[in-house]
Amino acid sequence: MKKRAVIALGGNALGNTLPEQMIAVKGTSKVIVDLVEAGYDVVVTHGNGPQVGMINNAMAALSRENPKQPNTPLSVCVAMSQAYIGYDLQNAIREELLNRNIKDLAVSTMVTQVRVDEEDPAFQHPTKPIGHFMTEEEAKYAEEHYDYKCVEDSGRGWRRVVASPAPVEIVELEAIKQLVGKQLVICCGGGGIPVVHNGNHLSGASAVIDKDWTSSLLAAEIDADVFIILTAVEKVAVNFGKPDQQWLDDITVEEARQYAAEGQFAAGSMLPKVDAAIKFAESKKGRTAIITLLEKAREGIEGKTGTRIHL
Ligand SMILES: Nc1ncnc2c1ncn2[C@@H]1O[C@H](COP(=O)(O)OP(=O)(O)O)[C@@H](O)[C@H]1O
Ligand SMILES: NC(=O)OP(=O)(O)O
Repeated sequence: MKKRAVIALGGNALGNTLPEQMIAVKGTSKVIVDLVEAGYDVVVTHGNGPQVGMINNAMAALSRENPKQPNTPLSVCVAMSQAYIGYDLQNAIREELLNRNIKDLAVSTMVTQVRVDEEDPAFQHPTKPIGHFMTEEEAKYAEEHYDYKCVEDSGRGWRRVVASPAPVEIVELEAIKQLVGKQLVICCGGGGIPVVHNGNHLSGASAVIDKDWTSSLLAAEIDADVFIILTAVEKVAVNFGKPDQQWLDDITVEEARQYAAEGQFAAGSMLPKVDAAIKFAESKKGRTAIITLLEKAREGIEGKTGTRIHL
């Protein structure tokens, strides 16, 4: 049986704007097809922070201009972001497969709902940055006029934050399982469309789920061998950005937990990745999580670089 890899794509795999995304996915698709050539059944997940913010702003502006057009719920904006990002990725991966003469692998995007707990305290404490970066002045204006909550994001500027509850269940899991191994599946985009039970109906929740958390859950549920989080750094570091910074190559779940408890990983960026990696790695012996640079995915899976986390 072929090995199975779940690849979670970070912001640098997609860019921040429509033109940037169109260019970025070309490079990203090369990385993905490299893993197909390395012999893996590949499942792709991705973030949506910049995209869901852009869509939500556009829809809000539309309803401000036309009061007959009610505002679009954030859950619907997540659904729109899955389709838009899936479209660009499908197109670029298909092209890359054909360029390498791989003609028997179909690519599809699964619109994915993810159930969250409506009592999750995260609904009362928005933490997930979405949309574009703002100056402090712009952020204050948005808070006053659009009822946004904004925070300063790791020295990079101000961003709107929304609730980010934990994923409980991937609603389309069975459908995804039926496709894995037969197709290259893109799913759980933007952490999934957040939904809560309403009888047999699933109602959208106003939130954006962390894609690394949902990807970890997916990787465990589909019995992946490897979970790769692709981001903008080649390895995870302790004392990150300090003179005594030290890159981590191979660490156990226990060591990763210890570093996290010491506060080595920034909340909102590296901490959710390490937590998601731990959760996957500890779910079964033999499962490895890797955090590395987008461009180094193949070397990462071959054990040549990246930070590897295992039991
Ligand atoms: N301890 C750490 N080791 C490595 N990178 C870290 C660490 N703490 C924070 N970071 C930052 O986290 C970033 C990755 O988080 P983020 O930009 O949110 O990811 P993505 O958009 O790729 O999902 C890295 O590019 C790096 O700047
Ligand atoms: N949904 C999500 O985690 O998106 P980002 O990775 O872009 O923050």
